[in-house]
Amino acid sequence: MGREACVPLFETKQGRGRVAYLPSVGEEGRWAWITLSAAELWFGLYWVLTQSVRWGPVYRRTFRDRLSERYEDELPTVDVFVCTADPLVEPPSMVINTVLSVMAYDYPSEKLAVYLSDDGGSELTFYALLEAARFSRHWIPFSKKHHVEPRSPAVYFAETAVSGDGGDDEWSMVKRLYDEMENRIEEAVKLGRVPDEIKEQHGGFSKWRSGANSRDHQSIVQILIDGRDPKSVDIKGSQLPTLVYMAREKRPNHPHNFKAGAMNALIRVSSAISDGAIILNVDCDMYSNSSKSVRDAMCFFLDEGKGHEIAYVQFPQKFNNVTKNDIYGSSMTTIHEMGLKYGCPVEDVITGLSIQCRGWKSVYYNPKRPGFLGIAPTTLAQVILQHKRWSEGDLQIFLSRYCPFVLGRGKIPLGLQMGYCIYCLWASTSIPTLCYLIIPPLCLLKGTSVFPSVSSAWCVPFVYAFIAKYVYSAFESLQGGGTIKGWWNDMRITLIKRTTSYLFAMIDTTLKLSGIDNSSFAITSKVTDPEASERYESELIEFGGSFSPSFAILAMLDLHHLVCLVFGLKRVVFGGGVGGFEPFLMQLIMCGVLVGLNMPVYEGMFLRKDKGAMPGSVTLTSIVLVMVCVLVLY
Ligand SMILES: O=c1ccn([C@@H]2O[C@H](COP(=O)(O)OP(=O)(O)O[C@H]3O[C@H](CO)[C@@H](O)[C@H](O)[C@H]3O)[C@@H](O)[C@H]2O)c(=O)[nH]1
Ligand SMILES: [Mn+2]
Repeated sequence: MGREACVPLFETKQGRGRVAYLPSVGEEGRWAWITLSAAELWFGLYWVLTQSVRWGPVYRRTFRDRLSERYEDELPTVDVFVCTADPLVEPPSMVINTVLSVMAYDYPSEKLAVYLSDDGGSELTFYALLEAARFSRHWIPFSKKHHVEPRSPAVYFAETAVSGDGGDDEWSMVKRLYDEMENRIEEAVKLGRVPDEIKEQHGGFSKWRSGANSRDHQSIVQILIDGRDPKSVDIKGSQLPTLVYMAREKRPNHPHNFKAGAMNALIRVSSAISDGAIILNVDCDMYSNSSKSVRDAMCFFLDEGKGHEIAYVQFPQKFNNVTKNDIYGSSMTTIHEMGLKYGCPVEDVITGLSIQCRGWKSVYYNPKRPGFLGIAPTTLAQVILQHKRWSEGDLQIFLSRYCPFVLGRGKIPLGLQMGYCIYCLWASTSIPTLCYLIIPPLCLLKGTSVFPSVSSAWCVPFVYAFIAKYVYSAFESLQGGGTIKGWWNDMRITLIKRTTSYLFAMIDTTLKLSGIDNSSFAITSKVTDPEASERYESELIEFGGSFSPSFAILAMLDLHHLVCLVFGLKRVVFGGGVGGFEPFLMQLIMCGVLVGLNMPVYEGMFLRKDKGAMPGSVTLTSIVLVMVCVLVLY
């Protein structure tokens, strides 16, 4: 017998179950194994956190008739704060629709005061508010008499015009007034300034000194309607609510703390004018969709049993421009609270938490008819930017002394602490997600198996976790009124957010901690050009524009999946190789699902010709970089 006889006649190779087998030092796949296991551990822990908001859902109902029976004459005074910051991305005509919708609340006018904070310090916004003050004399009596819903004139007229309500004389008259007003405002916006002949009619414009701009101006406070004055009445002779314009002082070298700063300035100003017992805050795009929302909130505050401990009532953030299958996943049921803590781009979250930690209770109220409707971002770049701000702010909270687990310890229930941390840890999901999106496809390309073979019992936990998670999330999405396609879109946008917004949030937070970067607040645009709007309506993802690092990451990742799937399949089908097909099946399926999920991105890169397609520079860069990686590794 020759020496060959010593070569074994069979080989034993252990399947790579995550728990079962760690490749030894120097063996191929050891780092992949360690990284993926760490990522899985992290996903597992995060999953536990997310269970906190599923433990004991509550449903609340209000009894407004009882409120009126017991308290109609002693209803508390309410100050409504509306914030706006930039007339270019937050059109004044939109802002005044929000203002008009809250001025027309089904609530005693003498107990209602509306304040508009204009961080843009823009005479255009001031002018629009002047127009709104005049129009409110018609709009408020009209909407109360006809029980109009919603009380945003733009939305109401758009909705009733289709249903053929147009015959009514009064309706046509008020609509004409509205249209004329909207035209005048839009003319001025187009012009970029208020025409002189209009300025001459109101002394208020004299407060705008030459040289003042949105970052550098003195404070301006003007009472447009003084509810304390018996002469402030509508065309039917009924009292009007107070209406105030405010632009707080801003100086370039003085931090103004964004919306939180505006809200605190509003508190100081309002306390000197109407000093309402209750404050209602809405963003300038969040019109009131139900005229009863204030009364609903009062049912909680005035409740004899529990009212004394309730600090705030929160309505869910809903949008009136979400398409059927919600391509950007806007309808997430985030619970944002209102507030006024400084030094954080998510002042709402940090203030809500602080209030609760001082022993107050809050109420989340989600009525059938949404209380408020806003405008969700309509381009991918906007979505990414907004989520970067949120996840970055939330991570800052987690890393500060406001960390829910620290501040909340012993003060708020563990479930609530965990609930806050779901958001606080959004940003940190980016790293494990990236590992999971890069490593298994890459290993497939290289012929390294990272999941157990499908013939091994170790694959059961993986398959179970995968199926259980996604079937459940599909079920949740359907239950929340969504579609299966919406769920599929949501999975895509989740991955996009995690690999772009959250990643940049992580990076920027790290820079901030080392003192390199400064906090900022990128305002979400509420305007889209008509062509892009059309694409949004037809649920095409809007990539368009110039080169963006986020899009480059997205394109590279998705191209990576495609390349790995193609070459991986080739290897498995033609390569034969040790172990055959089965050890790679899970990696193949994963790659396949990712490629399926990424379809709209490939379309944007290679097929679409419209302006919303992926910028050529992004496509090119990603092709080059991915090819280089493949050549090096394959
Ligand atoms: O310097 C600023 C910046 C923003 N705003 C206003 O803040 C509001 C929210 O800004 P937006 O760009 O629309 O951000 P969103 O991400 O849509 O807002 C959500 O997230 C914010 C925290 O990041 C919360 O303040 C908001 O209530 C919540 O709706 C708007 O009315 C702005 O006009 C200011 O008043 N001053
Ligand atoms: Mn907004």
